[in-house]
Amino acid sequence: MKFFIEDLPILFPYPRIYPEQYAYMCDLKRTLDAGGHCVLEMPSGTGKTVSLLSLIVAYQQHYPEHRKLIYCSRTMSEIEKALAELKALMKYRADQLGEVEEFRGLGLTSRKNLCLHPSVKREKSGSVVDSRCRSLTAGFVKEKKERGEDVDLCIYHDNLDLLEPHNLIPAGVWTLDGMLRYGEEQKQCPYFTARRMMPFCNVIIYSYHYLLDPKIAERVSRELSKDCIVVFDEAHNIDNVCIESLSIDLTEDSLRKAARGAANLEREITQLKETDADKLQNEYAKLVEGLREADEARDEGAFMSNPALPDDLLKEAVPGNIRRAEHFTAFLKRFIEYLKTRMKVLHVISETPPSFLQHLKELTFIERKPLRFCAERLTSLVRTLELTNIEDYQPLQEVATFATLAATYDTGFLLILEPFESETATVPNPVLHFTCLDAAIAIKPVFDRFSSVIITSGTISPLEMYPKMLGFTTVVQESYSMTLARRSFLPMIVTRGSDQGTISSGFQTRNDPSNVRNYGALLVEFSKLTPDGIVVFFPSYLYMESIISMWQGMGILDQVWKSKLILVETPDSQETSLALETYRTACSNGRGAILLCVARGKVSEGIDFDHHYGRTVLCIGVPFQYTESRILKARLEFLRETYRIRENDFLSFDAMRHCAQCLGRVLRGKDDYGIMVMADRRFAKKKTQLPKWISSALMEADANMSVDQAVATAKRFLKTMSKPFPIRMQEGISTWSYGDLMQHQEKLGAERDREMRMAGAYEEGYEGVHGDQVMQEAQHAEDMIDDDMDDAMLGMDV
Ligand SMILES: Nc1ncnc2c1ncn2[C@@H]1O[C@H](COP(=O)(O)OP(=O)(O)OP(=O)(O)O)[C@@H](O)[C@H]1O
Ligand code: SF4
Repeated sequence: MKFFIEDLPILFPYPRIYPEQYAYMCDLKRTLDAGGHCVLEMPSGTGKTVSLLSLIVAYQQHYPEHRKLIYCSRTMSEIEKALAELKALMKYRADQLGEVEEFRGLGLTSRKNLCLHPSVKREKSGSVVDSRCRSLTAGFVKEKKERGEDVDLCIYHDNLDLLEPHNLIPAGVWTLDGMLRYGEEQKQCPYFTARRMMPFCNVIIYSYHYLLDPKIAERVSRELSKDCIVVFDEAHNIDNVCIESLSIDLTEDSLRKAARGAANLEREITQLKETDADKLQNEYAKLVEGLREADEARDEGAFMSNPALPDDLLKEAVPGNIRRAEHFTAFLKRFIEYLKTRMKVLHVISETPPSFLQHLKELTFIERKPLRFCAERLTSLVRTLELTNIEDYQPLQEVATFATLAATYDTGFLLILEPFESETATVPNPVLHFTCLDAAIAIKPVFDRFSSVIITSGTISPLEMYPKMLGFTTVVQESYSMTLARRSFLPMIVTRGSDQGTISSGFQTRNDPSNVRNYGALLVEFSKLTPDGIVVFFPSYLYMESIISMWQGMGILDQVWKSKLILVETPDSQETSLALETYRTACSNGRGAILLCVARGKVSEGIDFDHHYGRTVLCIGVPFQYTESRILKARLEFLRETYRIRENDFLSFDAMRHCAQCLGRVLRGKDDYGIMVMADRRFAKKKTQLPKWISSALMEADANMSVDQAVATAKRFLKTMSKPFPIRMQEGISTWSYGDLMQHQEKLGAERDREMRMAGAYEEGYEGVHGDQVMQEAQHAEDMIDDDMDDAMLGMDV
């Protein structure tokens, strides 16, 4: 379909468009025109990705600026899906335009996913793949080879150097799979092909971390220009990604490994002194010039990077006491020893970075300034020593990053030392959490640098929470409802059992037998009435385990078993994928199945249960976070004091966004249907926090039901759904043909004209009366005042 939004010609790769897609695209254009940021919530399964891509690609191709699109998503499968949609879109554009546009779209993911080297790709851990890759590709290894030494190189990497640097792969859109195939054919590395081609791409699709984790962003995304359009898709968890990227946990074991790493470094330094002391001397000279200079020699595969050093600091000379390699390792060792002694404390400590630094200085005389340079200084040293077994130095890198962060930020971070794993544990197992409390820190460079950042998801309500938490302003903030020709999903809140006893996963009542039995009855009834698949979400693994064992004792699982197979999500991802596979098979062959899983788990975030794979989703309890966690408590306090977000508001916002994610799993398109049950009395008060597309479909009568009422309503709903519903019934309502769209635009245009005419008439009228009528009115007002005065005077005793 081809249409215009204002002056912009759009090519949309489907013959019909959904009304919400059109509204979404209009708002996107408005944001890009204004050069600002936006938060957009689009119902799940209504083609958000294709709307985004169609509008932005049209924008790129139409306007002379050709702004690059950086599209960030969460998982590899989502990246692959977006690349496939982009490929289909570009094919459609070529068919319509009669020519293939000069266009490049690439995806980037970790080496682990893109490596082709026969032995490296077999490694299971990502950091081992990174490290082994570096040992085969680093500049110094190549130099050794040139000198005739016997070292291994990666042929897939070497072959890239034989190609034109700006044309490593033909133009077009390449899915990750396509890149792997092309790489295998041409014997070239897909990972480095994508990395090196980034400056020449119109669209880059990669994971959030490449922009949000300063350790990676600095390396991968440094050269992206200011006018890039940045999209964070599935952004409902973006604050957590920001926080995780700057938080570090240190344990006794990791400190031991870090100390071993420092000792190894010392040994390497001594060896290098004997064989090639000039290298160390050169490094020293460069560090006097500042880190930026030392940094120039960085190759694209370098493993460590400075977490978040301000630019001006990079130009400064590295402090004298860590400039010499052996001084630096001694410095690191002293710091690690200090951390080890702190770990010996047997009570919980919670302190700010300045207080930590103060204590550190008193005991060890270590100053703040050299600490700030630690991470970068370590990178420089590792490069000088030409180390290849990088994964061995990972714990040391963590300590260095921790040192840099603690010495850089006074606020927004907290150190929490927990000596015991749980309240009841007696054997110490200390963890030092260096926790970031302020999500805005990691994302600030993105907002500062790029003119348009689009935050979007299917569940991002309440919209105003994100600008507040992440510290940015928006030009558009919008939540769209789902246009439907018939009510194809049924949200319900169940607050009571059939015995009228309230149900809740609240801490005090969650294990009451009557509560558990009522939840069990709900599951039994829905397993009987739902065709094919049911997905059940619990607030936590702990609660899921306890309720399952109680159900087992009550004979509830035996009843469920009669209608459906029961499968369970576990923290082990391989077990879970096996359970998922079996679940899908059972749904497809008609046996039907129930998948018991947890909100915030893998299933709730990334797995779609479209059509028969998910006809009912049950949320057993409100998925609140574990509020006794010290880290969470600290973050809540920070949010209250810094952003004026109250604890309860944040907790319930967080619980409801996860609940909405779970509910959205079963509705994956306009031709899909499903039942969404929120089973907890507390949902009745929280319904306003659901995304607009769910809350507007929740009828008042369905917002406070007992189990048997819910069962009756669900049966009625399923009966309606079983009636045939020809696609043409949706036309003009939930899908628009070109004609419908034109009608809509005309109507909008007419409305706008009328508004403008009215505004014009008002202005004209205002101009017209200005001369005499306004003067008359002013005169009249003055007269009134005079009259009042006269009246007042009259009333006075003169
Ligand atoms: N106008 C349309 N007509 C027909 N199919 C469409 C249309 N728009 C999108 N689709 C298809 O609907 C499916 C759902 O789209 P998509 O997965 O992009 O939705 P989404 O809103 O991004 O979902 P999510 O909740 O995963 O973000 C896709 O297969 C897409 O190709
Ligand atoms: S260069 Fe590419 S193919 Fe070679 S080891 Fe590294 S990631 Fe693997």
